[in-house]
Amino acid sequence: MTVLLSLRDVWVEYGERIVIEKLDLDIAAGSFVSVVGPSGAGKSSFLRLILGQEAPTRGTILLDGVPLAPECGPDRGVVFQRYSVFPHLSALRNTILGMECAQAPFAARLFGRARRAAEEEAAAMLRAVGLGDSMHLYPAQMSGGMQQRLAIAQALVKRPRILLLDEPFGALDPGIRADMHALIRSLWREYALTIVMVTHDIREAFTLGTRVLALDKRRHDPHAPHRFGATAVYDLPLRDRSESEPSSITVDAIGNN
Ligand SMILES: Nc1ncnc2c1ncn2[C@@H]1O[C@H](COP(=O)(O)OP(=O)(O)OP(=O)(O)O)[C@@H](O)[C@H]1O
Repeated sequence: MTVLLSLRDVWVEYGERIVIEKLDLDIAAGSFVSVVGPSGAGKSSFLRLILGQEAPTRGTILLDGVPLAPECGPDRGVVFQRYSVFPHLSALRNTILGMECAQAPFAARLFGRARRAAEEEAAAMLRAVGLGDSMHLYPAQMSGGMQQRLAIAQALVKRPRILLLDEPFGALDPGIRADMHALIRSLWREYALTIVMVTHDIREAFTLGTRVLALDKRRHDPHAPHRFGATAVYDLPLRDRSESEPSSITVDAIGNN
């Protein structure tokens, strides 16, 4: 396996409060890692670490063997549960903006040939996420599922190597979620992505992931609940990237919250 991301003895602390402790992990290129755990276990903090929004208080994070840049680079894209698209821009403009910010960080605007190329690429990405007929709609004219498709297009148009998903389908109806699962699996394959997805839905974690990581505290001190942080209490490899269909691993035995 080719290791894309390595976390070595990583800690996140806020003053006396330890949120993540002693996290040692390798994430393989091309894997789809589902991250589960109780509320407050530090799942979003874990994503923020990989995104570069937050630095570990101790330990190191390596991307391709090189310490992670402290700011969020175009190699990492993110989609949150709540729609992160701009309401005053059409789907096409929202998607082009993702590229403008990556390619022209100061002006956030492209001109001439670069702009036409960006428009074509954004349109192709919108078609890839199923919004080919909705490019000129504004977010308020779109359903929740369509807005999440747009958020995915906005993240992917920058061609990230790692896509971070923070409960991306949590606010969607079950039928729409199933469509989004199919979409994300096909994008994962087509764009050779490495995905790290936080979810509260155990079934979703097992359906989509090639690996399921459970973050939780190993130790509790009832008199000082902040004394111990969460770490990887379970790390389950499920299937190889090449295996096309999810295995029927005993999701029912584990339960579905
Ligand atoms: N800036 C901060 N200062 C102090 N504590 C913080 C800060 N950010 C997060 N925390 C604490 O870190 C812990 C982990 O938060 P985080 O949001 O990562 O958990 P989570 O597992 O994603 O939770 P949820 O499933 O409810 O979204 C929480 O107890 C939270 O209060």
